[in-house]
Amino acid sequence: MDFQNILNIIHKDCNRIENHGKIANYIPELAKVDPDKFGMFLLTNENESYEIGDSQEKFSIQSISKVISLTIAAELVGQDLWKRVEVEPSGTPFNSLTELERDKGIPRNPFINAGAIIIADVLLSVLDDPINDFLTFIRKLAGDDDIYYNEKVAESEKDYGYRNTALVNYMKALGNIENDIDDVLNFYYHQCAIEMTCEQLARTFSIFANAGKKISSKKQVISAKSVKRINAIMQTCGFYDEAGEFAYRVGLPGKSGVGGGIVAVHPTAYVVAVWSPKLNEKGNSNLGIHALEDLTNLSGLSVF
Ligand SMILES: NC(=O)CC[C@H](N)C(=O)O
Repeated sequence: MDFQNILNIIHKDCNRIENHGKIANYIPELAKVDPDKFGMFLLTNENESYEIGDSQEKFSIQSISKVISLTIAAELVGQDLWKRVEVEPSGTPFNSLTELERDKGIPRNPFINAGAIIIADVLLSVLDDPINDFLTFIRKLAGDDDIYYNEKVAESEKDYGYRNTALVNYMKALGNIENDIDDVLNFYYHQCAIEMTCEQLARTFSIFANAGKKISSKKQVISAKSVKRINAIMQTCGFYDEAGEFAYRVGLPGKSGVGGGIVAVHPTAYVVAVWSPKLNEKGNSNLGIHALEDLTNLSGLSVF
């Protein structure tokens, strides 16, 4: 497969179309990013890589971090995790309050904000030094120590995180949060504020394309069974109330973040990360989805 040629075609196509998306500005620090950035990095299971545009520039991974926190929690806690959060798609936006009330404080899935806050609470209870341990785990997956928290982004989100504060308070009131709410939010805002390049993200997520083994070292990091489950949750919940549309247009499990990043995996062939900061009305990268749709159409490689 001539992936480089395909990426070059995608790059040209993405330069041509008019992008009506809007950069996330509810976290003021994110609104400072150049909206026209565009990068993509693809890594095959044969450890061959291809890239275009700003693929080596760091950006805020935001909700993409929720997949990594779930991975750690699932390994450490096992089945009991699912008493506190479900695995059903949400039909509402990622920061919805109404759905949480209907669901009696048990979030629909670990990728909406309420569910990720539950996972953050779990990690706070089971890790010795959550903020450091989380970063160490990501660096290990990426095979790269040049990955850091952006404290300004974490601080900016804390200053304006009214909705997340409402979610965590509501869940605390219903007995589904164990730790102090400020500590839970502080950890959650840090995990979201990690900055990575498209290459680092693709390498981090390579375990999900390769039955739990890192593509570069072939080391087994998590079980193939966990990968099957987490990929299923990415497929059904990775794009909030746009998960169906993403499955229809792209046809890969994946996860987006309001920093404009998307990671998607073909469970037996490749992992791809794309970054374009302007978001559609569902909070997912507008051009990112377009690029991934081109990729699966041109390569013929989706899960469907
Ligand atoms: N969809 C996202 O990337 C949202 C993450 C963001 N940190 C928030 O809590 O709102």
